[in-house]
Amino acid sequence: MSASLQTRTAAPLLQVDHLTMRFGGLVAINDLSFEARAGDITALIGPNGAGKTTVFNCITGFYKPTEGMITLTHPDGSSYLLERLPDFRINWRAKVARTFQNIRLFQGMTVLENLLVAQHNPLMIASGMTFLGVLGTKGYRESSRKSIEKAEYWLEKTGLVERADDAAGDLPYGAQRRLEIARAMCTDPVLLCLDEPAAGLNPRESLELNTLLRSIRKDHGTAILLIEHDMSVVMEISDHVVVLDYGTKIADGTPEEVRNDPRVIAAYLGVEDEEVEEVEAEVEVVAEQVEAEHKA
Ligand SMILES: Nc1ncnc2c1ncn2[C@@H]1O[C@H](COP(=O)(O)OP(=O)(O)OP(=O)(O)O)[C@@H](O)[C@H]1O
Repeated sequence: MSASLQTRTAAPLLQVDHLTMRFGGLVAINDLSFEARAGDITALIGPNGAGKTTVFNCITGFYKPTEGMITLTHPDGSSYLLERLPDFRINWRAKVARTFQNIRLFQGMTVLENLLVAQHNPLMIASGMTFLGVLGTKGYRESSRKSIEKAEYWLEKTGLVERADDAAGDLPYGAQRRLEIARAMCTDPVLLCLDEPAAGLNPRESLELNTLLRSIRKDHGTAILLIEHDMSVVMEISDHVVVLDYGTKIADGTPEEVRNDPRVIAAYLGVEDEEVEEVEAEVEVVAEQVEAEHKA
């Protein structure tokens, strides 16, 4: 049994309650509720335009939801209502970090600088927000040393030590994706939101990504919320999958449960409601055939 399944009875880290997001007449998210648990990898999947990125934008403060509550409860019991916080506090206080569908690194800065900039907040606090503090205090020097150690740690974890002094924009695509994750992890998040981290990766890079995400879950206990179209990644590493279609939740369960759900299959195949029963019957027939083959 995975560590995450053992903690399934614990309180959820992230609780999304009746979330609705409208853009004028368009309902991008419709009364969505789901949970993400500490130490779990939760995948948010669905066809194009289903509302996945909009959910991320509501959780991370880029959008203020039209209705609903998003509660983040840290392991120490402190609780944050994310829909009421400005985005910088969601990152800095509530400890939620994210990456984007389109890579958003500081392309002209080196790889190391990208990781140090991410730790700007603790450094400024250590300086007492003064120039003298930056120049001389012991606290600032200590904090600065810790920032460099943390950057070194994530450079190693993501296989980027050799490229530390290169401009981020010069890295191959897969390495830039890893750097984005390293940069997010340098902010010590309790919840890491990844928007299509496997997009554009080759199969070897995709496997490396799986290893990295598993290690983040295991070694740091960071909960991961993942939008992903690559089903091999979703099925391989997720503990829990939430499926959206046209802004509405159509399935919520283990990867095995959602994989065989006729509504999910129908949504991905793009069939009409009345055809769902047909798909359901086909899924049952295939399942019976597989079972018969296993028995034979
Ligand atoms: N700022 C916005 N203004 C108006 N409509 C928006 C805005 N953001 C998203 N939408 C609409 O909301 C719907 C959901 O979009 P969203 O990007 O969340 O889907 P998605 O599931 O992430 O899609 P994809 O897999 O293609 O990235 C779409 O119809 C989109 O056009």
